[in-house]
Amino acid sequence: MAESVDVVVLGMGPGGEFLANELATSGLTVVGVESALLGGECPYWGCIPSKMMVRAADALAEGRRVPELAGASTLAPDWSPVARRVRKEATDDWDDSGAVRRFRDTGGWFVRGRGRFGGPNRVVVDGEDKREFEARIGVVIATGGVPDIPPIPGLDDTPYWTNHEAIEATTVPDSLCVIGGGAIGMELAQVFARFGSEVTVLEGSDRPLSREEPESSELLAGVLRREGVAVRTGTRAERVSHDGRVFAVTTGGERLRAAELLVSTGRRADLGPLGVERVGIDPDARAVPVDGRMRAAPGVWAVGDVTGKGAFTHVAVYQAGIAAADILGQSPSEAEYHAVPRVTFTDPEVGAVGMTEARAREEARSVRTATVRLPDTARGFIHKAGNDGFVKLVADAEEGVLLGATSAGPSGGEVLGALSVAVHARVPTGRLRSMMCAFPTFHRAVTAALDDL
Ligand SMILES: Cc1cc2nc3c(=O)[nH]c(=O)nc-3n(C[C@H](O)[C@H](O)[C@H](O)COP(=O)(O)OP(=O)(O)OC[C@H]3O[C@@H](n4cnc5c(N)ncnc54)[C@H](O)[C@@H]3O)c2cc1C
Ligand SMILES: NC(=O)c1ccc[n+]([C@@H]2O[C@H](COP(=O)([O-])OP(=O)(O)OC[C@H]3O[C@@H](n4cnc5c(N)ncnc54)[C@H](O)[C@@H]3O)[C@@H](O)[C@H]2O)c1
Repeated sequence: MAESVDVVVLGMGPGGEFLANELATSGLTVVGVESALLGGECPYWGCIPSKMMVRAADALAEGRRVPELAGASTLAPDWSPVARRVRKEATDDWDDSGAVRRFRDTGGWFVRGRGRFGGPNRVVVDGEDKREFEARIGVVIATGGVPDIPPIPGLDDTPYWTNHEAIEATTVPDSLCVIGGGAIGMELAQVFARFGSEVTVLEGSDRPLSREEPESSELLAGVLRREGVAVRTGTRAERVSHDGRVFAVTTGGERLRAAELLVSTGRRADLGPLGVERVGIDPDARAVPVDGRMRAAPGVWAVGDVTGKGAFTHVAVYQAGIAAADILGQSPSEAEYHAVPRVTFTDPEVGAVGMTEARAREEARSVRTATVRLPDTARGFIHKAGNDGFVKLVADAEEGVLLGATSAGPSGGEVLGALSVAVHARVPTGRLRSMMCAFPTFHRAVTAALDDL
């Protein structure tokens, strides 16, 4: 017998959790269904623990910069405080009871198990007990994604790492091979290398961070190589094996050996097990198509990574806010994606917002760009060690607005804030040029780039 509720949320990652909390707080009867941990990837195996690792690795890098700036330094890198912090402060040893309690305190019903559509407005949960819900208002798909593992011969028979095992690592491997030089691969490659691992990155395309500006790829590949990471581009693993102790990765006739192998080749939605065909959604689609209010089908909304609009926590939470307002009948503004910000938290951080130059040119806009290198600015000169970076602006010359921007460098993600405002609000570049930027800050490079435009 189906239990009657207002809304069922499938998947309680950042998108589902935010949405379910909003609805429950507003007085709706909401069921949050989660097969793993309430909170999803971000707090347990993603953003938060990985950025704690980055923070620790950056502290080591700053220590190594002391001789160039402030005398001598002796470092003894130790992973145990990092592993401890990931357990104690980030994940509570992968225990979500606090998050479950907070959700229940809002009046939400939490059900642990794997949910699927039993039909329109109907959800079946396979958990400890099988439960069935009839949703009076509708169902929200917020199931995120799964690692998109390439079909490399031999790989499935090995104990390779995804982000889960990398985040759970209690020791630093002597050597690490990373397949995929995207955000996960580049952040974690630098982290483990700074803690002493011998790291090789195999990136299939001709540059790492291939969705960002080529200048960002070049900068990051250069910095990582300088730090001793072997960044190989246009390189794919042809075969992988594991002899019980080490991995062997065959690429271009060569056999690389590594103590651990991290596969970070992207993530994809996994719609098949959700029974979405029962509500008219293609189970083989790469993402759930949504309109501006996150509606995917009558009585069905989708938010977060599963929508394919940018696999970032801030996108998931932004969409969840819109879907919640729509479900509550508040007529929200439609979602906009012209100014999606993203930051790869390497050192230098690579922040970007809106379109890349290539994307803008594809749209046949009258594109003008300007780039300023941080070492050529006053703040970069002062900063000296670790000052790699640049600001790049992509403008529509006819409309006189910025279409996109990149801010790479120390605190590149923070400098991005001003550029995000400019792209989001379509601030005229003439007006931006009349803005004062404090001297000597990194964000003053924006003024110099605007002058160049
Ligand atoms: C290593 C790493 C670092 C990252 N760093 C950042 C960062 O710095 N900044 C940033 O913005 N983003 C970052 N991300 C991306 C971010 O984690 C995701 O964009 C975000 O978690 C997406 O939220 P979501 O709610 O869409 O999905 P998820 O967080 O994936 O949550 C979906 C939940 O649904 C559950 N689920 C799936 N199917 C079912 C089912 N059938 N029934 C019940 N439950 C189900 C899953 O168990 C999961 O808990 C990072 C990701 C990784 C892997
Ligand atoms: N700082 C952040 O915001 C952050 C950090 C980590 C992850 N994330 C999110 O998580 C998602 C997943 O991260 P990711 O790094 O796994 O994916 P990604 O899509 O960012 O990068 C995957 C990389 O793997 C490469 N690749 C694919 N198949 C390959 C193969 N067979 N051999 C070699 N290279 C191959 C791709 O060319 C690409 O460069 C990202 O889309 C990102 O949005 C965000």
